[in-house]
Amino acid sequence: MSLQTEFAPAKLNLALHVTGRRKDGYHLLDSLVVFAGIGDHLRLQPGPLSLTLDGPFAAGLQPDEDNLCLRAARSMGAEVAIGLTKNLPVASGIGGGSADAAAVLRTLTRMGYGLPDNPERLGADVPVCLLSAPARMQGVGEIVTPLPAIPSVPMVLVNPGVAVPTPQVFAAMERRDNPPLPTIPAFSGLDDLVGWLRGTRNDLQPAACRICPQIDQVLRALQDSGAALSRMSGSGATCFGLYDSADAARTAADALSGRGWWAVATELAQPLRRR
Ligand SMILES: C[C@](O)(CO)[C@H](O)COP(=O)(O)OP(=O)(O)OC[C@H]1O[C@@H](n2ccc(N)nc2=O)[C@H](O)[C@@H]1O
Ligand SMILES: Nc1ncnc2c1ncn2[C@@H]1O[C@H](COP(=O)(O)OP(=O)(O)OP(=O)(O)O)[C@@H](O)[C@H]1O
Repeated sequence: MSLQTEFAPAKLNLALHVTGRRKDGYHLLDSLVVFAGIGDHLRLQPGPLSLTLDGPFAAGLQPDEDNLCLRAARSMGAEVAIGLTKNLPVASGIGGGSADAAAVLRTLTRMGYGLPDNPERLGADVPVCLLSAPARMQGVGEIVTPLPAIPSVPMVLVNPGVAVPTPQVFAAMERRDNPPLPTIPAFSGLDDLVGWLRGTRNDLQPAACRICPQIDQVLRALQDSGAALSRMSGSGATCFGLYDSADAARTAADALSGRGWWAVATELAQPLRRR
């Protein structure tokens, strides 16, 4: 089979409630997850298992055996040469590693390797990233319920350039028994989406802000740039802002890049497509 390409879109937790903790220490989550128009790019072709990296954030990763792309391929017993263009900042709350692993698994299924068993073992976000479409994520990440399409809302992603380790953020939480998400309706546009989101939270945000005070600065800057809503994704440090026009999002991203942060204008809930 010839070269296969796959897009690994950034994952965004528009809302993330932490509702409990299992005996093994993993936390119970209730999250509205969507995907962005920006992401990593994967190339796979038959050959001895290998990984080559390029792209703006390649330097933050080693092509070693722990890389989630290689772990995903090994979990399927696949012999493939993988090329990864790393466009997403590493350890930044937008699921980069999980998105890459899921993209490898999707491609291997297309190449005839069958369906993966227990993909959550590779990472809590891998099941939802396999879908890469709007979903409610529950359990520790293994329960994924697809949702109706969400209108494509202009969005800016901002990362202050500080890697925030996910376990440290969970450990720094003050409350682990928060209420679940309210019922998720079908959204018709920015206004009703933002209205619903205002009744929700990212329960990891206060802990992440204590560990990485730059997150507060990013959230304030997004709000000042005209975002209808700004919030942190996952365990941080990447934050998103939602805007009423693509022009407003582009202007905000330009201004925020000027502060030395990674800032990109994109859009929310694009259907998964290869590019
Ligand atoms: C916070 C989220 O980004 C929300 O989407 C994800 O749940 C994290 O997903 P991930 O990065 O794929 O996480 P994993 O690599 O599976 O786990 C990293 C660490 O986060 C903590 N962790 C993760 C998921 C979960 N439900 N409870 C946890 O307590 C554990 O300490 C775990 O060792
Ligand atoms: N292909 C990969 N891309 C990114 N990180 C990877 C990859 N493979 C292994 N890792 C490791 O996984 C860890 C988490 O990286 P990742 O970018 O997935 O975090 P994250 O964006 O915080 O994820 P999440 O939103 O799922 O918590 C990093 O410490 C990184 O070294």
